Amino acid sequence: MANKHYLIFGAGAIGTTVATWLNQAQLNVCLFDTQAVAEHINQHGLDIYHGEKPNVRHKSQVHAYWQLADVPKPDVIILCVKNYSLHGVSQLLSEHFGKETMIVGLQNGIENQQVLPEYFSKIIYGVLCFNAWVDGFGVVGYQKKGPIALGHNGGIKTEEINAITRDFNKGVESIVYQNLADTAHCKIVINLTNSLTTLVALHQNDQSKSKKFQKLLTSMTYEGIKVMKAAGFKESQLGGMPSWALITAAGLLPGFLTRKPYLKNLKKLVVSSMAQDIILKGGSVSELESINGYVIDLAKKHNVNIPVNNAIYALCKEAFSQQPFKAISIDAIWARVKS
Ligand SMILES: NC(=O)C1=CN([C@@H]2O[C@H](COP(=O)(O)OP(=O)(O)OC[C@H]3O[C@@H](n4cnc5c(N)ncnc54)[C@H](OP(=O)(O)O)[C@@H]3O)[C@@H](O)[C@H]2O)C=CC1
Ligand SMILES: CC(C)(CO)C(=O)C(=O)O
Repeated sequence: MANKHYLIFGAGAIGTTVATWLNQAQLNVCLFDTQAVAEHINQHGLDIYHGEKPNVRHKSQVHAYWQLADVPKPDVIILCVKNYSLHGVSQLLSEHFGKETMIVGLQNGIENQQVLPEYFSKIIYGVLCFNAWVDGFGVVGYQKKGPIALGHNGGIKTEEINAITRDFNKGVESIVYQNLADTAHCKIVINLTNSLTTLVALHQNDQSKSKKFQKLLTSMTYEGIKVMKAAGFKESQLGGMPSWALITAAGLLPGFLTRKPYLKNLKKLVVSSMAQDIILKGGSVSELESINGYVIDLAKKHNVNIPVNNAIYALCKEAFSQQPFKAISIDAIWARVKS
C-alpha cells in the first residue's frame, strides 16, 4: 500500500524523534498523547536537537490527537510507550482500530513480545540503538539518529516488513534483523546499565573519573552477556553499541586497559529512559522489572552468578520507591555491592 498512514502513539522521547524524522521524509504521520501534550504540539510544533548541537533545532509540524475518536484509521500504529503502559494502551487501540491493525512496538526488553500478541495479530518489533530525552512538551534531544533494528516472530509477510522498513529508512536508518531474539537480548545487556546510571543520576553527576563506577558498569554488562550466552543467545551487532568482545575485555581486564573505549561509550549514555521516569518525571514506575528483573530470572534459570546486577537491582528497588528520589553516591553503591 502506497502512502501509509502512521499513528505514533506516545509523544515522549522516542515518539517525538521518530515522528520528526518520518515527517521530514514526507511520510504521513500523526501523534497521540494526553491532551496537554497534544495541544502544545499542535500550537508549537515539534522541536528536536542533536545533544552535541543543541542550537541546531529540527522543527516540524505533526498533528497530535488526544481522543481516539478523532484519529483517522491508521494503516500502522507505532507504539512509543513504556512496557508498563502497554496493556492499557493496547486494549484501547485494539478495541478501537481492531486486532488486525499493523503494530510496530518500539520498547526495550522483551515484555512487549509477551503483551502485544494478546491484543494484536500483526506485530513488528523494533530495537532502538540511540538515546533520546524529553526537555518539555514536544521538545526532545537525541544522542544520535538511529539506527532501528526491525524484526518479527511470525504473522508478518516479508513484503510487509520490507515496506515498513523502506518507509522508516527514508527518515532514519532502519534494518531488518533476522534474529529478533538475539537482537533484543543484546540490547537488554546494554540496558542493564540504565539502573546504575539512574542511581547515581549520571546526567547530573559526572562519573568519568570514577574507577568504581567503571568497574560496576562494566561488570554489569559482562555479567549480562554471560547470562545471554548461557541462555543460548548470540551476539547481534547493534549500531554504535559496544561489542561482546569489548564488554568481555572490559569485564576481565584491568580498567586502565579498556578505559579509552569505555569513556567513548560512557559519553553515549546521556539520560537513560529509566532516569527520565525516576528523576525527570519524578515517578516510581520504571522498566526495572522488564530489564534487570528479567535478566535476574534468566540468570537463576541458567545458574549464572551475577552479584553486581543482583545488588544494583536491590538498591534500585529501594531507591526508586523513595519520594522524592535521591541519587546515591558511587562510594555508597560500591560499599553496598561489596557487602
Ligand atoms: N528514551 C530512550 O533513550 C530510549 C527508549 N527506549 C524505549 O522506548 C520505549 C519508549 O520510551 P520513551 O520514549 O523514552 O518513553 P516516554 O515515557 O518518554 O514516552 C511515552 C509517552 O507516551 C505517553 N503515554 C503513555 N500512555 C499513554 C496513554 N494511555 N495515553 C496517552 N499518552 C500516553 C506518555 O505520557 P506520560 O508521560 O504522561 O505517561 C509519554 O509522553 C520504552 O520501552 C523505552 O525503554 C529505547 C531506547 C532508547
Ligand atoms: C539509550 C539507552 C541504550 C541507554 O541504556 C536506552 O536504551 C535507554 O535509555 O533506555
